[in-house]
Amino acid sequence: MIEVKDLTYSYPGADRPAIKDLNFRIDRSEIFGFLGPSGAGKSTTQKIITGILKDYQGSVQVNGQEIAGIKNDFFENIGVSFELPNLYNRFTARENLEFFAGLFAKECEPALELLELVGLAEVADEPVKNFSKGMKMRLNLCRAFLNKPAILFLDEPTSGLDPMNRKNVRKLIQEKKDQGQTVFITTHDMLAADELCDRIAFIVDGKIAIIDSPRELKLHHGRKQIEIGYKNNGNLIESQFDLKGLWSNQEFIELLKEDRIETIHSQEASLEDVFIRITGRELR
Ligand SMILES: Nc1ncnc2c1ncn2[C@@H]1O[C@H](COP(=O)(O)OP(=O)(O)OP(=O)(O)O)[C@@H](O)[C@H]1O
Repeated sequence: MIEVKDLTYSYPGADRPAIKDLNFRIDRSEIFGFLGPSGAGKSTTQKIITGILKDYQGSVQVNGQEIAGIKNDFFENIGVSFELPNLYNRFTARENLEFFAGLFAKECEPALELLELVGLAEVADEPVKNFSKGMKMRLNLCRAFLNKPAILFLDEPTSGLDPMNRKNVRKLIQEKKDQGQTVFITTHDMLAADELCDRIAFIVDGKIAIIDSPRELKLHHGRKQIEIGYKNNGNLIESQFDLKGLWSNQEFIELLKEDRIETIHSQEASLEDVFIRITGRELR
């Protein structure tokens, strides 16, 4: 669906490329995440794949078509939400969506139905200038969904949202995948990347460090241990045991038999741990 080969891009006048020799592919109905700290090159990559930045080196093909040669109909089938909402402040939420819907040749989703999905139906007729950052982000997401696109490009879709809306947005993105849409997400929200993405690319300083599923990343780079909590003479003790050979670990078996264990947690790494381990860098 999306095939990127040896992609390099330098902003005019920059002394080094913003992204260098990127290689990855994204399959149909896949949620693919670009996870990296600020300035890593996430937005630049997204802008190239969506046809905004040209003059790149290498190859970027969407459905077999090189992005440098795209025609206007390409934009009929993609939905893009930028990190900084691009909306008309004097228009209401509904007017914004109706205005953007008018730019497409195809039939779009009804504005009010989209606003309902993101919890903005009640403020559909309020001017956007009165909206908080989180409300603008949610309206921006509606804009990306508007033309029922085959591919969604979402830049930091959960940024600035409270936990409830963050959860709802994750659910909406998952639903889009279930309906067959392909989703390219750039984020430094690890929970969103972990929960949503089928595969994740770690990107630092314009280069991809690794691409794999969140599960594989955590399993291969985490500790294969469990941590148990149990009471001993009224005191809470926390102990770690290796998963390997756990079935024959006498100390663990005794605790099980005595029915003293209160909590058991597996100790796989978080994506943040894995990111730091692989790239030597923090995500923020
Ligand atoms: N318009 C521009 N002109 C010149 N350099 C730019 C421009 N936009 C981005 N850059 C530089 O390109 C590099 C990659 O930036 P990019 O915005 O792609 O990173 P990012 O990973 O999306 O960061 P963030 O998470 O902060 O959005 C950075 O060094 C940045 O300073």
